[in-house]
Amino acid sequence: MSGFLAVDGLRVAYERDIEILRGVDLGIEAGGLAAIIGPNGAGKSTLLKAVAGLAPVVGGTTTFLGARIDGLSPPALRRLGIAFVAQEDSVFPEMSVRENLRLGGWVRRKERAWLDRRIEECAALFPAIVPHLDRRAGLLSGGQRKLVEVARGLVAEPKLLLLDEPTAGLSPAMVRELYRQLARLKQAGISILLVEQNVREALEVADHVYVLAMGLNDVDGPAREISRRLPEIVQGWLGRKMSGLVA
Ligand SMILES: Nc1ncnc2c1ncn2[C@@H]1O[C@H](COP(=O)(O)OP(=O)(O)OP(=O)(O)O)[C@@H](O)[C@H]1O
Repeated sequence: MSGFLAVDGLRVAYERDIEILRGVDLGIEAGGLAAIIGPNGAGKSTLLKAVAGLAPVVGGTTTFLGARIDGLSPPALRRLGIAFVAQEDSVFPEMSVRENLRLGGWVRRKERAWLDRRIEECAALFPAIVPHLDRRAGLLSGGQRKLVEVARGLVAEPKLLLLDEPTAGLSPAMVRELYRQLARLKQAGISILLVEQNVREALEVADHVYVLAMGLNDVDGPAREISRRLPEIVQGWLGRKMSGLVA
């Protein structure tokens, strides 16, 4: 497995004796972009949350840059350079967009001049939010708020960005804007692990794709290969659904 991020045999249970992830493996190289796809309820969000320190891990190991990180708190993970953008709307509506972005740089809050500059830089990645920097975030559309959340995740200069269904609810134009930026971030050396329902878009931007089903690895491989095999893979999900194995 990779020396950058390696997940081995990960098991998660929200309730005793009910394992949602039942031994999942995943690796991502420095500067890589990996996508996790799979049917509803497969455990995709749970996998991302577990890496972000937000799900109850009951087994397996996760290493980041060679050190064990399973069991670390979300703030400790942020300090190591792991940013997580949740699927749920997490913008503070009463605060301005700028203040929301400032929260993303909390770990470096004492470097005021740097942080002011960094906020402008991250906002500039998403031109749709620049005119709104000093408006209340609650006044923005759902799509604009999602871009604010991604920008906020980038403020502290993470090494690894975890994105949970970032395109859910976005207009086609915003999906394109987001994916254009993800491709640029990848070129700039940021590693990205994302969960996507928007399978076609994910396959275009990812270099490696993990397919999860029922809390286990189904298949994984280079995006081009998964793209070619997609009809057969989806057929497999449908087959399991028909036989009552998938929710
Ligand atoms: N906090 C929680 N407590 C208990 N069960 C949970 C919790 N979060 C998720 N689950 C359950 O874990 C399973 C996997 O959920 P998860 O959200 O990880 O799947 P997913 O593959 O991301 O699905 P979707 O594509 O529908 O978002 C589901 O059966 C879900 O009901």
